[in-house]
Amino acid sequence: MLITGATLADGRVRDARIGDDGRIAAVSEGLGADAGERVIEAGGRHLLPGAIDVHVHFREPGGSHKETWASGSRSAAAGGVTTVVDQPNTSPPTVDGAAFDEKADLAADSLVDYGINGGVTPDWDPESLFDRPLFALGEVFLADSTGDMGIDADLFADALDEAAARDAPVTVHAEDATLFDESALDGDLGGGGTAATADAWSAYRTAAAEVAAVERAIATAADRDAQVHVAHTSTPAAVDAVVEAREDESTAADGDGDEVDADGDGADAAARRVTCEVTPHHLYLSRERARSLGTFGRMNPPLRSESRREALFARLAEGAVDVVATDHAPHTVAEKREGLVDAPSGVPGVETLYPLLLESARKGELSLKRVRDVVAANPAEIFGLDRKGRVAEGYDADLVLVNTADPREVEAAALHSACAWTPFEGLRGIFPEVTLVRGEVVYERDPATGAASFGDPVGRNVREP
Ligand SMILES: NC(=O)N[C@@H](CC(=O)O)C(=O)O
Ligand SMILES: [Zn+2]
Ligand SMILES: [Zn+2]
Repeated sequence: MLITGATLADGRVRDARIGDDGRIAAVSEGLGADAGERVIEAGGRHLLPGAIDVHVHFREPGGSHKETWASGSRSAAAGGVTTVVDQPNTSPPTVDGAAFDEKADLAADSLVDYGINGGVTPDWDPESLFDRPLFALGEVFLADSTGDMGIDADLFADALDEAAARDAPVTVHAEDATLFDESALDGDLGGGGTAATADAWSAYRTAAAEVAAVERAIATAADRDAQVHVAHTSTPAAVDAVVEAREDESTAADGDGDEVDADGDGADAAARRVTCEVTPHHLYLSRERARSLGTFGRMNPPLRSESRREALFARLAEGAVDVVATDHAPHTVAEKREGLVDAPSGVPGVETLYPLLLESARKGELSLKRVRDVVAANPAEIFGLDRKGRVAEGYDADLVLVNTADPREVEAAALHSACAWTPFEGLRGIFPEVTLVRGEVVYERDPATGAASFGDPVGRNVREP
């Protein structure tokens, strides 16, 4: 296949050839079509690396009424996400080899490439788990969230030891439940759909609880020389804690302190031992903005104040945030309508990740290169996906074509998650027209009619050779 006249994230206009092996064979000017080759004329459109969403909950096994590998991966493909990493709080939880195998069988339905993370509970089995093609350990829950997999400090330290011994990264859900403010849940919260309920959850799971847990996770990992990736950091102070730890480490490692290049799109290995991820909901929603969401705005960690949201966004724009990943956590509308205490935590987001960020780029709030780095190049580098995350010769042809001048309203009815709602309704996003996974078209949308079609489930485990 030949893609002609596409604009890359850095503004260069190039042709791209995809080989029969599903890799990018060339990115160059003036490539002519071979006889019989499919040609996509991409003039006026951007060619970007498919996003690598290192934090999704596709709910199988055990929760297929919320999402399946088929529905979740369609949602991913339609949003330009070409690799997803599934988290272990399924039923059964992915804490041993047998549970891994059960999930791996289901993941064969995936349209996009995937990784499967392993979780930690008191009865986890590291031997059989690490015997499988595991993506990473995590998310390791330092407090209960959906699935009630919160663990204590000793078990967390053991888990870091097991991971460090095998050079596996560890993704951490960092909140300290001893610092939650129980009094915020007292009194009349007025049922599930009101402003008071959304706000109460934010008041309950305090910012201080996150910052303390992030600091403890970083310190425990540093003691053991483990690689730690902090999931869904929701406060600017938590991002700052990660940045400081990284600066300490890389100064210790090479002493010259200039490990990040001017562009921010390359960093040495020492600088990637402690990393952080931010979600679209913490970047685009806040306590003030989400009042009408009620329990649909309940997630862990919760939404923060508008001023913290702005500060978090500023850190993304300036390069302090390593990764934007979605924590795509679908629950049904009926489940989310239960009262504040009973409604499950979590919001969907895999389909709106790239669109929301691309709209920010269109508006000049972020550079397109920053967007590319936080959704593709950085996650690939942090998690050691050598063939993914870049539009360059030799890389997997995981690609997205978008018209970056064509924003549209986010509408739940047009999205593909089985949960059938979005917290981003009414915001604007720039949605892909074509998504390729290793050269196969998995999603195509006619920009004129809006008609969408999906390809076959070609997804593979990215840890398998
Ligand atoms: N973020 C959430 O509020 N929920 C997630 C679990 C998690 O990531 O903590 C879920 O699986 O529902
Ligand atoms: Zn979490
Ligand atoms: Zn999660």
